[in-house]
Amino acid sequence: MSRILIRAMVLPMTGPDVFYPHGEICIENDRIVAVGAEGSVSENFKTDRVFNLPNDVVMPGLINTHTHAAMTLLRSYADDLPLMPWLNEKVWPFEDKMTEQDIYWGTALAICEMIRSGTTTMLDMYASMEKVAEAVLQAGTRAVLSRGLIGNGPNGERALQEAGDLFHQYQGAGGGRLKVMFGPHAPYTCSGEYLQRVKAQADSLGVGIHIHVAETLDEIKMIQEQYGKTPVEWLDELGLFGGHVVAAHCVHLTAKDMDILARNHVCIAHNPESNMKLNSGTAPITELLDREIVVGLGTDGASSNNNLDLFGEMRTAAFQQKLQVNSTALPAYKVLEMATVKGARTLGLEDVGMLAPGFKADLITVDMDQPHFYPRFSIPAHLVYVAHAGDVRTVMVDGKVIMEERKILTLDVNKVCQEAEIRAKRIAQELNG
Ligand SMILES: CSC[C@H]1O[C@@H](n2cnc3c(O)ncnc32)[C@H](O)[C@@H]1O
Ligand SMILES: [Zn+2]
Repeated sequence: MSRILIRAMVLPMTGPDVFYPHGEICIENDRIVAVGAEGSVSENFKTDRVFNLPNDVVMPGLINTHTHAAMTLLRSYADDLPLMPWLNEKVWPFEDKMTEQDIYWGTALAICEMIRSGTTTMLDMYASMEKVAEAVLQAGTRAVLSRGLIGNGPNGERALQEAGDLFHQYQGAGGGRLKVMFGPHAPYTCSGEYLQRVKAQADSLGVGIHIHVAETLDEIKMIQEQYGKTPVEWLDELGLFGGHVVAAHCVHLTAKDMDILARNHVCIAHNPESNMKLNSGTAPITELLDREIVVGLGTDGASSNNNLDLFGEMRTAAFQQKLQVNSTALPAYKVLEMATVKGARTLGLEDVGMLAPGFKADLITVDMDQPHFYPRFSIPAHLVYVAHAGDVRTVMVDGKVIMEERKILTLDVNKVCQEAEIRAKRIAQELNG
């Protein structure tokens, strides 16, 4: 039995008006048992450990709703290209050379970066997902794992088999820290027939679908030429949306598309930095939110971003909508919701994303005793418009401290960086001499 008390400023993300400038959180094993003003809930709480952090904000751990973790090995390898040439000419040839061990170390590197920037949960899509699972289990973080499925190639059948194997081996593993979804890559890399088989298998296992949708104008053109519809209309006609679906990107949507997404309760993973860097476009986030569509925040892979820092992503998400719509669009608290409570809903996780009794103790503390956080007019505004990865002091997942005073306790960061460097350079050498 572990009993931890944290005294800090508490931003529980249970509502825009809830904030405890002097607050406390009681944690028993993996769950939060009480949250309130200091002294109001801890009176009879026997503790093993107390964190006294009066100048830190404690908030839910951030949730990255769309990434390809092992793509850290491609960071700053393939820049300044639009999506299709980037994938075809640079990314896919590199990925063809990646071994299972490369994927393990690339993922471990991603998780180190995520922990150091306050991310406790990710939704990942890649190959060799059992290696991703291994890294997540060692790191002590939480993840939803989706085997990426490219149906229009030689490996479509084997990948679908692996998606099922992944479910049987890892659904609920790590005391529930791992969950599984199916990851058909995109409507332009999977036929309609293949997508329907993926959906049938996902349904038979009771898991959701994670897919790239309407990311670029090239995609819109390809799908229009092939099927005479938008990608969203096409996926709807195939029946892909009748269950839990995370649609990544959704940049180019018609009003009809947005209505289809709303009617089917499709959740969106918004990746503003990747969308900017690949010149994909600006997703209509305010219009999606007006339709009460659940939108989470993602970084995409480190090759199209080029980091996995959700603090930076929150700032970009807000500024991009303000530039595109007007300055009142996407205020700070709404962005924080996307990175926490709405992120959890996007992933179908019911007990993370908020600091409330009964929820998992997945939380971070942010050191606010630094020049860039004074004066303290608005904590949500500081977290979205000012904070950066380096401000995160503590990370806890499932009630276990995995980073303390910025030291990751579960992975050997130096070893991970060295392995990633050697492996990425080996692949680049094989490809380019
Ligand atoms: C089959 S595993 C996943 C696959 O997706 C590729 N990928 C990374 N970023 C994007 C993106 O923004 N759009 C489409 N596909 C992307 C990744 O390189 C893997 O091959
Ligand atoms: Zn992606």
